[in-house]
Amino acid sequence: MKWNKFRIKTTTEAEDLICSSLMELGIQGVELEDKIPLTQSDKEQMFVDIMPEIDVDDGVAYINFYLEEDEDKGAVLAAVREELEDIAVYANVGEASIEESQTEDVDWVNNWKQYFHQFTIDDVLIIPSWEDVQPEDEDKMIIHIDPGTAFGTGMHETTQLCIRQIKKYVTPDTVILDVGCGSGILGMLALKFGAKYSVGTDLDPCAIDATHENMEVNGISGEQYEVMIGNIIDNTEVQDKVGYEKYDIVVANILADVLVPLTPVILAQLKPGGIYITSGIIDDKEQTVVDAVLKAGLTVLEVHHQGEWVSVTARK
Ligand SMILES: C[S@@+](CC[C@H](N)C(=O)[O-])C[C@H]1O[C@@H](n2cnc3c(N)ncnc32)[C@H](O)[C@@H]1O
Repeated sequence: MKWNKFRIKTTTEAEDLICSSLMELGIQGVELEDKIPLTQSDKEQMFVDIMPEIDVDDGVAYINFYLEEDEDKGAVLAAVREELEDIAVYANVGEASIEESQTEDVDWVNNWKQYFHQFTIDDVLIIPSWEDVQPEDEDKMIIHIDPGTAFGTGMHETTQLCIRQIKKYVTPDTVILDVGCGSGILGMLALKFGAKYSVGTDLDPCAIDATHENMEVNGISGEQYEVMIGNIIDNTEVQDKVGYEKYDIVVANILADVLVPLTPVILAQLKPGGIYITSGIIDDKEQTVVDAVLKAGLTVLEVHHQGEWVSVTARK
C-alpha cells in the first residue's frame, strides 16, 4: 500500500502546538525534524551517547504526517490549514506551507530483521527466532532471540562485554539482577550458564513482553525469573520489589549517565561481596563510571574494552 506524505514547514516555536492539533484531528504518528539537540532524558531513553553533528538551530521545523491512499486528503488538508490559521493568531507558524509526496508502505517494525542473522559469542550461538540451527552448531549453547522492539539482539558490543563477564562470575547459587533487561538476553544467558534466579527491570514496556517471549522460547520456566517495569533509580516501590542485599550479580548495560545515579542504588541491592557488571559506557566516559563505582565504595576488579565501548566490573 502507498501512503500520502505531508510535510509542514513551520517554526520550532509552533511545532508542539501543531502536533497536538494534528492529534486532535485524529492524525497519529507525526514525525518532527528540527535542529534542537536531544535532552538528557531523550538520550537516556534512546540509548544515544554520541550525538550526530547538527547545524545551529535556525528556528525552522518540519512536521511530517501520513494518510492512507484512500483517505479523503482534501478534507483532512482543509482541516489542517484551518488549524494552522488559528494557531497563527497567537504563535509564529512561519511559512506553514504543506508539501505533498507519496511513500511506499514499509514494515518499519520488522524491516531490521533482514540485518539480524545468527552469530556466535565465544561458544554461544545466538539465533533469531526465524532462522534454523545448522547441524554443525548443535553442540553449542543455543539462544533463540527475537527482541521485538526492545533492545538486545546480542550483536551490540556492550551486550557481548556483559555476556563474557556474567559467564565468568555466575555460579549455581547466583541470583542476578538485570537492570535495563531489554530483550531479556542477559538474565536468560545467566540462567543458561547455571544461575539460580534472574530479576529484570526496564523502563520500556516492550521489554516485559520481549523478555517473557524469549525466556519461553528458550525453555526457561516462569519460576526461574521475574521481570518488572519501572525506574529503579528513583522509584522506591521498584527498589523494594527488587529487594535489598539479595543479588550475587547486578548487571546494567545502560549509558554512563544512567550508571552514575544507578550505582549507589545498586549498592543496596547487592549482597556483600556481590559483583556489579556495568557496560554501555562510551570510552571517553570510562573514568566517570569508575569514579562513580569507587565513590559508592565498590572495588573495581576489571575494565574491558570492545570497539569504542567499555565494561567495568566491581565487587561490593
Ligand atoms: C542498551 S539496552 C540493554 C538491553 C540488554 N540488557 C542488553 O544488554 O542487550 C538498555 C536498556 O536499559 C533500559 N533503561 C534505561 N534506563 C533505565 C533505568 N533507569 N531503569 C531500567 N531500565 C532502563 C532501556 O529501556 C533499554 O532497554
